[in-house]
Amino acid sequence: MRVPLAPISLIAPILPCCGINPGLEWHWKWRNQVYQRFRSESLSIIPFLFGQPFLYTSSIEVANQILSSQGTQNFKKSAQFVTPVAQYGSNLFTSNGAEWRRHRRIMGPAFTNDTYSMVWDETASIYSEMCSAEGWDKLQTVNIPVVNSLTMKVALTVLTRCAYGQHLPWNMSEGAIDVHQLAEALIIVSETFMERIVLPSWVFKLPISHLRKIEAAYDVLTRHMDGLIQGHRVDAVDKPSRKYDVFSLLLDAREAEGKLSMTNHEIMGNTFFVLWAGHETMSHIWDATIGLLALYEDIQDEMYNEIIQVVATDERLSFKDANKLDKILCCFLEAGRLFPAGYLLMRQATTDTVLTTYDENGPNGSITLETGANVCIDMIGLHYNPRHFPHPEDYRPSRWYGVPETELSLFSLGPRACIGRKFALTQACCFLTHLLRDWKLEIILEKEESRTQWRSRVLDAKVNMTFGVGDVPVRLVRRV
Ligand code: HEM
Repeated sequence: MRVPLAPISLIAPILPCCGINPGLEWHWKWRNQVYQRFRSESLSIIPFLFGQPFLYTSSIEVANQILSSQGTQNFKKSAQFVTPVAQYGSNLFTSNGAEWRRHRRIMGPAFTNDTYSMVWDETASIYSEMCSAEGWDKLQTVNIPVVNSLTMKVALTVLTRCAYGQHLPWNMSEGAIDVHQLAEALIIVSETFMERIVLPSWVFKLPISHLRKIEAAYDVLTRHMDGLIQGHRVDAVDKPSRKYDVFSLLLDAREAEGKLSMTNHEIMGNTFFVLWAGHETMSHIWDATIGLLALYEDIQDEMYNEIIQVVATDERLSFKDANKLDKILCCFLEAGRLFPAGYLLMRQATTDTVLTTYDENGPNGSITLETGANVCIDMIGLHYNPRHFPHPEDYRPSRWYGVPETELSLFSLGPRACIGRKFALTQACCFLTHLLRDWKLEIILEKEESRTQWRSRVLDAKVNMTFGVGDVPVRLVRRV
């Protein structure tokens, strides 16, 4: 494809997606035609005015060659393309080679079964806090105009409790930190990464409301992260036993020396990245899952039956039940396939490399990349590739029955796959199980709207730094 502006550049994404400017939206808008049009599962987009060429692939075999252990030696994350998420400091996501191994070694021990058990318990407790604080306990039917603001709050509260050891209450009037304000700040920061990088810092002090809003969001976030560090110092004296959440390990690394040490800048970088990536991805996929289950009642009924076979309606659900609730998890994975939150995996060749391409009959050719060439795994293209996922537009959780955790493409593959995968799956399973056991989910239709029209209207995606559905309106009807 030859275009004036590279899709991954400063200007193209803010202009509308059209034939001469794919922007970032082409991944979503052209998902069912672009690779077919070029008769290839990998295509290059070459800009002739501005930006850099990229090779995009929707093939899982090509993705595997880039993401495997061998691939990670031939491909790195280019500093230029990870700058937006390195503003607070370099971190696990932005680093390469020995630096990446050091970050992973420091943070890895926080992702254990004990943590996942805590994630389950905290998610269950946040669910019940939410039901009573929102007044649902006394209601038979609840209309939720925008489920997204609730899922965002659930994800952020679980994350702060389990990764940062900070007990944020659901009801913000009880706590010193306003969860809602923090969530808003994270959204603004995430949507304005580019402005922050391109414009000089004094510009944000000008009396222009949009710029002041960005400055205020950065300020809230910086104060929150400073507060975490200060609070942790006090807590470390009061509760020396609490040691193994991500944040405690990061702060321990500040005191350590050699291979297990981290600078203040890196601690801020990791604190920010986990806070941002760990809640936004979750909440986007919950929104899609809730919308899809409300839409497809037969699938929802199947899930409800699975739940009540595992645990009676009035019994407490425990972490031990998680591995008996496979189908629920598959509903989340399938929603994540249709709306993969981390939708661009960008890499740069560190050496001349040949990638083998495939079709339904096996290897069918090769692509030669020179050192410095940019590649991007198009996670939307890959998850809508009919060779990998027949009838890709259909919502079919059963595709994921029995697929091993290491093959869940949603979280990327190989050594750099998501470190928070099990953390995410545990809270997804716990939250959805509680919700579906207590409530039947229904869509809220507009006047004379069909279910198909509802899907096109509501389950359309927004493309930004992450990717997810827009506002999802649903109704909860009490089951028992
Ligand atoms: C459903 C939710 C999630 C999805 C879909 C998701 C997806 C991903 C993907 C695709 C990557 C690889 C990116 C790349 O290589 O370019 C990644 C990396 C990462 N994720 Fe997640 N993630 C989720 C939840 C979480 C959570 C809950 C946490 C933290 C508690 C987390 C922390 C990270 C970190 C730190 C990395 C960088 C890992 C590395 O480079 O070694 N993620 N995630």
